[in-house]
Amino acid sequence: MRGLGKRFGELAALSDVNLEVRRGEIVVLLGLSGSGKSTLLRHVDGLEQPSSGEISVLGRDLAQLTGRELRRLRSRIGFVFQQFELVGSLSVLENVLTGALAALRGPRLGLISYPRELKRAALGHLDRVGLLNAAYQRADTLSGGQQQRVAIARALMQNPEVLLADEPVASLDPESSEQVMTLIREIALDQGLTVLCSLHQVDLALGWGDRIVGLRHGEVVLDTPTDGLSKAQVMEIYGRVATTTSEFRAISELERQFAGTDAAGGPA
Ligand SMILES: Nc1ncnc2c1ncn2[C@@H]1O[C@H](COP(=O)(O)OP(=O)(O)OP(=O)(O)O)[C@@H](O)[C@H]1O
Repeated sequence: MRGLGKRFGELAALSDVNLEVRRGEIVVLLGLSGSGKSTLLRHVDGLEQPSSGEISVLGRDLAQLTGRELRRLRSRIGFVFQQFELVGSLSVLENVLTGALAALRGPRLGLISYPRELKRAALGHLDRVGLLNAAYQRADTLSGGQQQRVAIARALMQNPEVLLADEPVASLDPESSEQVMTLIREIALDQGLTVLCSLHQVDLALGWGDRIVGLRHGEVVLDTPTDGLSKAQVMEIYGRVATTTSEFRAISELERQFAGTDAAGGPA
């Protein structure tokens, strides 16, 4: 992205964003609600058009693509959402299969309408996310963490090269969050996926991403590898992405904790 800007009327949702993500990189977009994370991810998937600047994905300048070319490019990009976006009344397997719809012609009605090799692939992806046993269950009978794993399996049906995840664990409990984030990272490393994942929790971002890009009011205020970040730097990250009183309260609390354990500020 070069000089990427997006306005919604008077509001600048993104301002002069310059970002280059290398293939295979696992990047966290960190920022509070409203900082522009979703808007940025939607630009990468070609769902929004920039008000200014340029964006290229997988070597293609999005502004130059025809509708068909954009659809083809989007089929190489998987997207996982905060609310999973499954069809609750369908089976888990059928939800996963819908990930292949872009590659098929015409609508599909029921499991029987999908080619056998796709069903085999879908079952393979369900196995990968640890939910093979739930394949024929209705999606709305699963827990939140399980539903997000189904959504990941659905994204894998596209054989994506890029995986976008928009606050994938925001509605999950800490244990399920940990499982889902670990799974995304393992799959990304296995398959050499490039990942852009938005999060609002600094501690989760630090333990998970290779690199953190911090957004505040649509501007990049931080871009740093996570490797070897010190506690002092962690606190600085909080300071940069935080804007609300409750966030600053969280910072003071953490500072107190860190002061008790490591006043010199060793590795986090
Ligand atoms: N389609 C739209 N029309 C008008 N304003 C929008 C639109 N989409 C986003 N915005 C505004 O742009 C700003 C950035 O929103 P965005 O959803 O990208 O933030 P975010 O960091 O992803 O926050 P959240 O985690 O709450 O989704 C917000 O002020 C939001 O209200």
